[in-house]
Amino acid sequence: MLTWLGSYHYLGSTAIIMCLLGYSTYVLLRAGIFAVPQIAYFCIGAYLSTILTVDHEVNFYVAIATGGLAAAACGATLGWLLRSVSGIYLAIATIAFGEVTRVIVRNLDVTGGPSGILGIPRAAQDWHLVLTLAVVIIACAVLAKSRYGVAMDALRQDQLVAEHLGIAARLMRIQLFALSGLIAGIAGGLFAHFRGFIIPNDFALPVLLSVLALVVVGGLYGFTGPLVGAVVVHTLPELFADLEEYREIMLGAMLAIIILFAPRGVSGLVESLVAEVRGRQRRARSAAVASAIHEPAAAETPSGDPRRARDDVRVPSQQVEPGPALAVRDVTKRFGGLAALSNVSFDIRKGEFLGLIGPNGSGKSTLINVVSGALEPTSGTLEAHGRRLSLGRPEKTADERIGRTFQGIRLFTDFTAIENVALGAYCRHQRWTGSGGAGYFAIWRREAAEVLELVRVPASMWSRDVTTLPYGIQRRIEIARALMGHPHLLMLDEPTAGMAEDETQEIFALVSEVARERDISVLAVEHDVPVMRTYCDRVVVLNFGQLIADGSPEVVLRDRTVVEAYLGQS
Ligand SMILES: Nc1ncnc2c1ncn2[C@@H]1O[C@H](COP(=O)(O)OP(=O)(O)OP(=O)(O)O)[C@@H](O)[C@H]1O
Repeated sequence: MLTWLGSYHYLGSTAIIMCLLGYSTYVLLRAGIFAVPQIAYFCIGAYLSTILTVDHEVNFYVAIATGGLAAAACGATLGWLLRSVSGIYLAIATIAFGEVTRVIVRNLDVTGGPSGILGIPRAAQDWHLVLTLAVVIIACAVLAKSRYGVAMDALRQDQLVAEHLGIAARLMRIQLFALSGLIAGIAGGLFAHFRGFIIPNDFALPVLLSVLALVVVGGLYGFTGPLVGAVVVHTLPELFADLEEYREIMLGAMLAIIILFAPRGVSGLVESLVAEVRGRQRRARSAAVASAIHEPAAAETPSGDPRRARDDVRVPSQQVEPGPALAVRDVTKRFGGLAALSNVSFDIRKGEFLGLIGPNGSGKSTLINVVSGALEPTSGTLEAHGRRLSLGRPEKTADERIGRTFQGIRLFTDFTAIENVALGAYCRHQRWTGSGGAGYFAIWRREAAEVLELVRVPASMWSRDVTTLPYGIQRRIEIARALMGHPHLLMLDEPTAGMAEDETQEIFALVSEVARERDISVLAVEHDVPVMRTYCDRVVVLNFGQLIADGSPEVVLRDRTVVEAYLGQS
């Protein structure tokens, strides 16, 4: 009986340690960072805390915290060093880091070489493990609902768009590497002081594979994933303990089935079933929000204060100063030997609707990308209302209230229509977490609904998966998302590409009306000449990266050079 209890106790404790390592992996994967340095952090936490308690008689809690913080510092450094590495290269680099760490501890005297360290005081009690896991799970749950968690989801889906909404991807990456290090480092310390000995092989590749299996089985992106994964991976095989020799086969089969039939893991599968059941309720709620936006705002804001959501805005960037909405000065952008833009200079006045035209490949999208920070110009400067714009930093451009849409539709496919729009307010929102636990989307739902109404997206579509919505509606949602950032300048890169003529007219009429009402300057790339004539105050023309005309639509569209370059002789 005692042996039986002892083996289950050991199994449970191991499952908790593995679960902690699962959460260390989850915080990176949720943000789309495919890095696996957890075993190295685990190793650093285990050895450092052990050396502190065994060799220096440091207090157990201090040693565990020091191990965790050292692993976090190591994580932040690694995140910074690997800031421009992604995908498979990032995975390989971090696996290599884990192996190098193991080889180092195997060859040092202070770590006991290949035989490791024995006789570690078994100071880690069951309640230490359970409490640590509970704290990590609660922290991950809070994070998932918060502005930060929403930013992680956005980064995973489309880093470029996320950055254009004000999400500082590079900084977040370093923070998440550090958080991952902290969790795994503490897990390492607890492991060493629970088991009583450690050897270098405790930190070898098979352990990492077990952690990854746990995360894949549980679900990659839900905060319950590692917990569910630990329960499934560590307890299910025990139910078939009599079939000991088939255990590994069963585990492999379970992994294969989950990857094939539930790529988002068990928790993802449960979530989608629940979402399916709730589908009707959500649609009904959308309709309720649609009617509620005509009622006094106090009824919906979390605090009851109608201005509360809008009070969360960042102030400095909001103050509109004199000067043009955008001043482009001698901007050149080279791709190797090709000059996509050559010394382009022009202004956009406050409240002006500026059309940007030119033949295919003339540099229109490059110009918008340079202004938004997606591309860094080779030379030249940009100013908005007299302030220099940071070059090649889209998150800073978003802070300056310059919104944009993209040539191809780029909506976040894991978010509903209203959530996509609510994310547009990211650059205006300062809070670390949601208001009163309500979460980011709850704060911005009302305003997102208003903007969706403004761009005439039917309420029945607000809570739908964006990929199932008609093309024209997706375009409107992109415009709504840009409007949520309260832009001073809105840049639209072919916003009506592929749309019928009447819908094109409708979109431009709408943008023009909203821009006038909200005093927004607009820079729009469009190929439809009658539309440009109707809605633009001014038109600039690019040809082979050079500005060849700038003036009123009537004058520019009759200009001989423009006619020859863009409209054709006839
Ligand atoms: N990332 C890149 N790397 C190399 N060349 C590029 C890159 N982006 C654009 N170019 C080149 O720069 C030139 C301008 O491209 P750009 O997309 O800005 O033109 P455009 O006027 O927007 O064209 P279209 O109307 O077809 O969208 C083209 O010759 C294009 O091939």
